[in-house]
Amino acid sequence: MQCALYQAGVCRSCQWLEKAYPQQIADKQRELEQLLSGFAVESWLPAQESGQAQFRNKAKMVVSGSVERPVLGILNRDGSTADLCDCPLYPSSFRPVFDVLKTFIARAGLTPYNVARRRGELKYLLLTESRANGQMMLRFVLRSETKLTQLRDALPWLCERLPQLAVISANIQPVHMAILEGEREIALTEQQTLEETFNQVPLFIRPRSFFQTNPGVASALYAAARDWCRELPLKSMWDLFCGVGGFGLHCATPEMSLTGIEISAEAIACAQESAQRIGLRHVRFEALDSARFAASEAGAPDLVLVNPPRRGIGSALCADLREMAPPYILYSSCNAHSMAQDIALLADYRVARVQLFDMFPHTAHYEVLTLLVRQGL
Ligand SMILES: C[S@@+](CC[C@H](N)C(=O)[O-])C[C@H]1O[C@@H](n2cnc3c(N)ncnc32)[C@H](O)[C@@H]1O
Ligand code: SF4
Repeated sequence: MQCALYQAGVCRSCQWLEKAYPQQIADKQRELEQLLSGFAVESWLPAQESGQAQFRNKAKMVVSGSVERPVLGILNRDGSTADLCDCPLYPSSFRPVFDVLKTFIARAGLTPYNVARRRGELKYLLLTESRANGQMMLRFVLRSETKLTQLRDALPWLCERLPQLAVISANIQPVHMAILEGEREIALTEQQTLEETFNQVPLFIRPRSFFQTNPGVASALYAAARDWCRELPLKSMWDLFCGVGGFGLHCATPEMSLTGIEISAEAIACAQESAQRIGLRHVRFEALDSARFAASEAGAPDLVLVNPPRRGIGSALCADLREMAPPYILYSSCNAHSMAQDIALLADYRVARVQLFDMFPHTAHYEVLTLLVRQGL
């Protein structure tokens, strides 16, 4: 893929951009095979490739420059900034939205936050698009509530020009840099949920819930998990680190019982909405810590699906899973290093099937789905 911003040295975020795409896949596959070389993997499925451009559904733009001429893009370590509105990873529908937003920032007087001087109000713009219906969610990350009235007063102008902005909110992030968003989210539109559909399964996105950023590959990942589950004799499953419920909602049949556990209450609300829409009856989604939940449960389901953050599931949850001994564990990971460490702790399981999903093209990162089966089954 060609990126003029990369070639001009403006953005180097995609470290593997100069590597041909088939080579990227081969290198990721080789690393994954090396990381799992200590286990007897029974079946390797071919890697699921991604579209090479326009595959993202989300932009996280640092806002810099001046109120009259805002820059939407990145802030480099040396303090310089770069406009990334033409980043080829975004769908073509994003560029016209960025253009209107630049004018809006000036009209509403939302002074970009200046990191060096610690002054200004607007830190980031977060834009997410539903591939199913083209609706978008826009979040303004502000240093404080100082400009909130100005923002509200100017919004009708924005909504008239960009009716696709179905969900708008302001996030208050008073901390200097470091973290992207704060605890306080202020709704600016009545609608606060974006509807997405993967493989005919309705999914919902709210401002503070995690959602996969590569919808094409995420759909393929959920579909693979569903297909693998259909081959197994399952009556019950847990979906740990479930986010908005994508895995569990794909894998559970109406007859099965599904328990989804996730730390974010916003994401759990999305998962509950989906379950209701689909008409699943034996479902429980709860906002809890996954390890604490597992430690407090007496019995294990037929299958435990885990999809943790980069750190993996950790030794405490591994120890609990080992003790509970569910027949099957389906592990979806965005960090094969931590997944390999966790699998080493799950010594009573054999590695039945592994597949790489190229969720993050042009970088060294990837997702991997692994089916573990209890020894003796
Ligand atoms: C990689 S995301 C996966 C989300 C979801 N499975 C999906 O497919 O979109 C990891 C999720 O784990 C959640 N999480 C982080 N720490 C957690 C914890 N201790 N207990 C439960 N969920 C946690 C995050 O909020 C995030 O939604
Ligand atoms: S993030 Fe976008 S602009 Fe930056 S190198 Fe990658 S494709 Fe180019």
